[in-house]
Amino acid sequence: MATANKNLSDYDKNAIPSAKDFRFGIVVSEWNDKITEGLFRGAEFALLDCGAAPENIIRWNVPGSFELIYGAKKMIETQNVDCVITIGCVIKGETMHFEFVCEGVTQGIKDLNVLSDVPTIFCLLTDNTEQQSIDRSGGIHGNKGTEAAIAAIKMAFLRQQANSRFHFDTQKLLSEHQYQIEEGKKRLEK
Ligand SMILES: Nc1c(NC[C@H](O)[C@H](O)[C@H](O)CO)[nH]c(=O)[nH]c1=O
Ligand SMILES: CC(=O)[C@@H](O)COP(=O)(O)O
Repeated sequence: MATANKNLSDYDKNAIPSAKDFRFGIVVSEWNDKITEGLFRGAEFALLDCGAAPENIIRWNVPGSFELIYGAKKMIETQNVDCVITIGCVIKGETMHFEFVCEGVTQGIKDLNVLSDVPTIFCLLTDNTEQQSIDRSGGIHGNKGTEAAIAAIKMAFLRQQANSRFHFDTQKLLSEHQYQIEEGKKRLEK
């Protein structure tokens, strides 16, 4: 079992960019709220520990994990965030609903990452028992919310670097193109 080999709360601040310049959205499912509150606390603590400003952490609640998709989409559209963390806990019941919710949320969050420029972090517990959820939201295996917060900082930084390099390259290309135009004008004037 992979989680048994890596405590979800372990991180090295020296290997993580500062979060001080980033703005984070966190969308939290109210289903299994004892678990999702624990995940949120783990995420919030890690973001603050890595330098995020409290005012740069925007939290919205949604009814269940399936609504994380729409909540994250609207968070991206309206809150000028650098990264979104979606927090939910799906626990197997008697029917196939578990599989459909888990798959639906997985595909929806994946789609947001494909279609949007803002990364969305997948902090969804998909457990067979409540004890497995307890163990992963601040229990013996650590806190998946902490893991998600570290991923959010790293992805916000990656996005910033990628977009700034793109911006730099674009500006560089435009200035070179402008130089060629000017040189061509000079040749025409001779
Ligand atoms: N059973 C769980 C759910 N089910 C609710 C759905 O997520 C959704 O809110 C509903 O189908 C209405 O669209 N949600 C969880 O987050 N966790 C569960 O264990
Ligand atoms: C994931 C769910 O929706 C599930 O917990 C609901 O329970 P059941 O399958 O017994 O209806």
